[in-house]
Order: sequence, then structure tokens, then C-alpha cells
Amino acid sequence: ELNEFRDSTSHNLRWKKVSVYNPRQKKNIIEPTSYNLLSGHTLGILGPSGSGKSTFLTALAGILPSSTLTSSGDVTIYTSQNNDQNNAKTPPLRHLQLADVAFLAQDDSFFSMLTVRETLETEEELQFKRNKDYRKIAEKNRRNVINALGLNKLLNRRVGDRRLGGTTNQNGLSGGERRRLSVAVEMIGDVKVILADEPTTGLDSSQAQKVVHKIADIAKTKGITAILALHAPRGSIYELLDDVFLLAPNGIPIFIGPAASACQYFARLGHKCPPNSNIAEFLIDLVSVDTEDEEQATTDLARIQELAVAFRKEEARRQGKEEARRQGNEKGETREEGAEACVTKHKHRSRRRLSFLKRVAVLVKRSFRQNFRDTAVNGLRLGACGILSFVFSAIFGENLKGEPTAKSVADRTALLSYAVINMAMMSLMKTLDLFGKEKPVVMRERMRGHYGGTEYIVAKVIAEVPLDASFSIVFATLLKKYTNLNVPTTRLAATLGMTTICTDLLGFAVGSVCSTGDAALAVGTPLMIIYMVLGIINPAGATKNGNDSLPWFLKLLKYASPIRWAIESLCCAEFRGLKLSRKGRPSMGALALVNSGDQVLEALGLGDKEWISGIKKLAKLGGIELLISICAQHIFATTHSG
Ligand SMILES: Nc1ncnc2c1ncn2[C@@H]1O[C@H](COP(=O)(O)OP(=O)(O)OP(=O)(O)O)[C@@H](O)[C@H]1O
Repeated sequence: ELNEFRDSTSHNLRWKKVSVYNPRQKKNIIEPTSYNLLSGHTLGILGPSGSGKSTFLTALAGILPSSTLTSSGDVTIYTSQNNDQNNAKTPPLRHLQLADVAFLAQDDSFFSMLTVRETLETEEELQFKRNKDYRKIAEKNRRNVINALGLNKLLNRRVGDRRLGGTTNQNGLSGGERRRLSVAVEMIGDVKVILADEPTTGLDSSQAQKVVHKIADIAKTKGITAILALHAPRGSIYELLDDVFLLAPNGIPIFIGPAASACQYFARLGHKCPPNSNIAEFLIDLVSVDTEDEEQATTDLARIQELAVAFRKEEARRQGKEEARRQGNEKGETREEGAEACVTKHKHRSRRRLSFLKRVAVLVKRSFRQNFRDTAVNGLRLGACGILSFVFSAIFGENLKGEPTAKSVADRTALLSYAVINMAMMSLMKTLDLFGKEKPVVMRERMRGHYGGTEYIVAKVIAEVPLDASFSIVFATLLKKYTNLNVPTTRLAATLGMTTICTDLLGFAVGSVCSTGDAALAVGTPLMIIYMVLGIINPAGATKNGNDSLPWFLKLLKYASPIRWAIESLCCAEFRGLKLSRKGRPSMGALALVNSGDQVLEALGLGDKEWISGIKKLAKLGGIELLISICAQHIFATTHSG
């Protein structure tokens, strides 16, 4: 099966003096290193926790969080081909681009409701044009990837959400299967390098070995390179590595070279690897510092210092040799110069091959599947609508029975306010939760240039907003059925629907601005509470100028509160033209003198408002939130990717 993967091109990876600097701490996080990793080789980065393995990988891929760290050095792909036809097209040496990289992050993130097949198809659809030729290549590539990673039997299984665990995830994928799917998703494109950050995390030893074996196999058969950051690999995993890069704390390089020669190298420096031991463990022990024992820590630091000096000498010797070889080899020199010229000339290749509308269509399809298939959550939301409408009617419904009275005004206002708050809270929480879950997948896809923030938000609006709004319609219908509210069902449903749309869009805006789902929840919840406090109508009466004492930023928040406009709108629909019986009229307060709904609206400071004016405000607010979401997606895309 893997034979189909084989192509005539070999892609070597070369990095020159790659280092990472932390400008805030004014120090290197990774000291400069250079290496030439040959096509088909798998290199393992070993080192204790915090030594900089992940940072080095992200620096190679070119996806360091630029706001906090800077990298320098050159990362290039050196292509050697046996096929003359291809030779004319591809420059022999060029900068590594993100499109060349399959980057496997520590977490496996997917859309949980999609099957393995759909997950791979979506990746393929986002990468390849839908014309016949592209589809043929894409399908062949997908088949090869599926075979190579042993995913054939899992194609129709839903990916599932690991965080749910236990019973809910019974049909979902196991940790090892998710890792293999991650590799498959990354391999769908025409990648030249596999970078994997702790690909064995969370796996048992046999699954861990299988995953590394698959990656090393793919690298060999595809003629590409693989670099794996490994925390504490077993001996059997070490045996799969062709090359090793050993990092000491503070990103100090200690060894880089063939895995088979590591023991010999350290033996020469007086550190013999004990026979029959795990070489990886021995190497990591060599560069680990015992933080609990001060005396031992001093010994460890001295050893690391000595090994670092030896590495620098070895590196200088190797570079001198290479320089001499280059100078002595006339043919080699000409080739290298030509190649360097290619590095500077080569332009970034765009991976966006689909039109805007097609990209949106693919994303809408995925979002639909994710939202509609989540029957457990949708069922719970429907149930919540039913239960809440029943509870609300039990609490407030009594005073609404029979002909409308002045006594019922407070209950009517409170009932409408809670209905708005309920729908707003439900949709905001759901949107922020989903946004957080999707974020890693979306960031990865956007980093690879599959689509931009606009397509993502537009697709979410098309796929999610109608479903959320339909829950509002159900809630409005039930509420109207159980209570004796005056507002027509259509107006109640439309207002609650608009509130849901507006809070969905608010969720998109908050989710786009915040870097993680947790941060979005931490910002979104208090923001909604402020909107609630500022938006709620005091049934004891309000003055038109009640706003005047508020500071400007609270006035702004009051204006931006969807809850305010929805409640005002519903109050207008409820009270406008309503005749109030004199029975049970309150003896005090602003409502004591009212005879009609119009007088109530006057007392509430809504005398000149209509139902439609609140709806128009909600629509305007939704438009602004949509714009903020799209802008935030573009502005924060790079900072959040790190
Ligand atoms: N964005 C960042 N800004 C500043 N410092 C960072 C950033 N990312 C990582 N570091 C620092 O770089 C160092 C190396 O971190 P890194 O995560 O690369 O180590 P690691 O070897 O991969 O660790 P582990 O094995 O635990 O995953 C740490 O000291 C860390 O605090």
C-alpha cells in the first residue's frame, strides 16, 4: 500500500543557525544550531521538560508566537530528483513554507460529530479544487494516507469528544486512533516535512510505538523528513529514530547527529551508556538537573556546561569540514550558489485553491453536521425550553390569568425580562463553548491558509444561527401557551429569535477576540451580566433621563445591551393599547395610577417606543457584532495561533 506513496523526489531539510530569542527576558530560549536532515530520516528531539523542544519545532515551522518570541536562522528544503520533468519545475533549494509542513500539535482537536471519513474529506475539500484532475490526485492521496495509517476500519466512526470521556465517548476514537487521524489530516496535502510535538503523549507504550513507527514509515516511503519532540521515549521508539537532537535546559544543544552514533560520542567524552539500558533515558539523564539536591545540581550544571562546550567544538569542526568540502569541490560550489539564489527568489505559494463561496460551502456543511448531529445537546436545549416555560408560567402566570390588571404589570415585565435573559444566556454559553472547542482546529486550518476569518464567521452564521433561533421560537410558543401574555406569539418569537441571533453574534465577537475558549467564557459571562443589569427594566417605573448619571462607558454598554432592546421591544408589544382593569391596582409607586398599557409604557420611560424600534436596534447591534467578529478574526489570527 505504501508503495503508492513513493515518489521520485527526495526532500532534505536543512536548518542553519536557527535560534529563538525572548526579547522580554533578553536571552536565547534556543541556542543556534544547524543540521542537514536527509530525506526519509526521522529525527527525535530529546530533552527534559522545558528544555525547548516544542519551541524549536514551532520555530522550524515558522509559527512561533511573534508577540513574545523571535526566531532567526534559515530553514530550507533541499530537493533532489530523479525525474527530469519535475526537475524543471521545482527549485532545488527553497525556504520551508507552512504549506510544506505537517505540524502535529500536542492536542488532537477535531469536530467531534464528524466521522473519520468526513474529517479527512473536509481537509481534502479545503485543499483541493473541485475539478476532475485535482479530485483524482486528492482521492488517491487520501486512500494512501488511510491505508498507511491503518484507518480503514474506522472510516465511519464518529471522532467523538475525548473530554466527555466515559459513556458518551464509547463510540468515539481512542487516544491512539485520534493521533493517527491527526497524522492523516496533516498528511492529506503535499507536505515535505512532518513536525510532531510529543506525538506519543497520552498513549500506552504499544500505541506510542505504532504512531512513531507510522510516521517514520511515511517519511521513508514519501521521501520526506520527520522531526518528533519526544519527552521520555522507550528504547523501542529510540530504535526507530535515524537522528537525534539532544537539548539541555535553556535550549542548549548537546548533541545532534545520527542516533546510532550518540552513545559512541558521549563515551568519547567520558559518559558511557550502560549496556542494555534505554539510550533515550541515558541521554536525557545526562542533561537533567536535580533541582532538589543542591550539590547534585551543581554537578549536573557543570556536566551540562562541559558537554555544551564539547558540542560547540564539534559543531565548529563539522562546519569547518563542510566549508572545506565546499571550497574544494568546484561542482558543489556552483550548485550551492545557484541554490542560494533560488532561496531568495522563491515566492510564497498560496494554498487557497477554492473560491470564497466554495470555502464557505465546505465550512457550512461541516458546521451543520457538528450542530445538527449533536442530538444530546439539542435534546437538552429543547427540554430546557419546555421546562423553563413551564417554570416561568408557574411563578408569574397566576397574576396574568383573566382580564389584564394593573397588578399584573410587574409580573408581565418580569416574565418578559426573564424570557429574554434565558434565551440570551443559553445561546451565549453554547456559542462560546463551541467556539472554544473549534478554536484549535480552526487556527490550524487558517495557519495553513485553507480559509480566512470572514469565511469562518459567515459559515458559522449560516449554519448555527437559524438552529439557535428555532429554539427561541419553540420557547416563545410554549411560553405564550402556558401564560396569558398579551404579546402576539409571532412578535414574542421574533423578538426572542432576534435576541438569540444577537447573542450568538456577541459570542462570535467575544470568541474571536479571546485567545482560548476559557478566556472567552471568562469575558463573556460578566459581560452578559453587565448587559443584564443595564438592560433590565425596573417594573417600579423609570425616568427618561435615568441614564444621565451613568458614566460614558456604562452608557455605551447600555446601548450595546441586546437584553435592553429585546425587553423594551417586548414591553411595547405587550402593553401598547392594552386596557388594564382597576382590580388589584398597586397602592404605591409609578404603577399605582395606571389605567392602560400606554400609561405603563410612559411610566417605564418607553412612551415613544414601538416594538419595531427595539427589533431594528437588535438588527443594528447584530450587524456591528458581526463586523467586530470578522475584524477580530483577522486582527487576532496571528497572535492566537501561537
Ligand atoms: N510564548 C512563549 N513566550 C515566552 N517563553 C516561552 C514561550 N513558549 C515557551 N516559552 C519558554 O520556553 C522554554 C521552553 O519551553 P518548551 O515548551 O519549548 O519546552 P519543552 O521542552 O517542549 O517542554 P515539555 O517537554 O514540557 O513540553 C520554557 O522555559 C518556556 O517557559
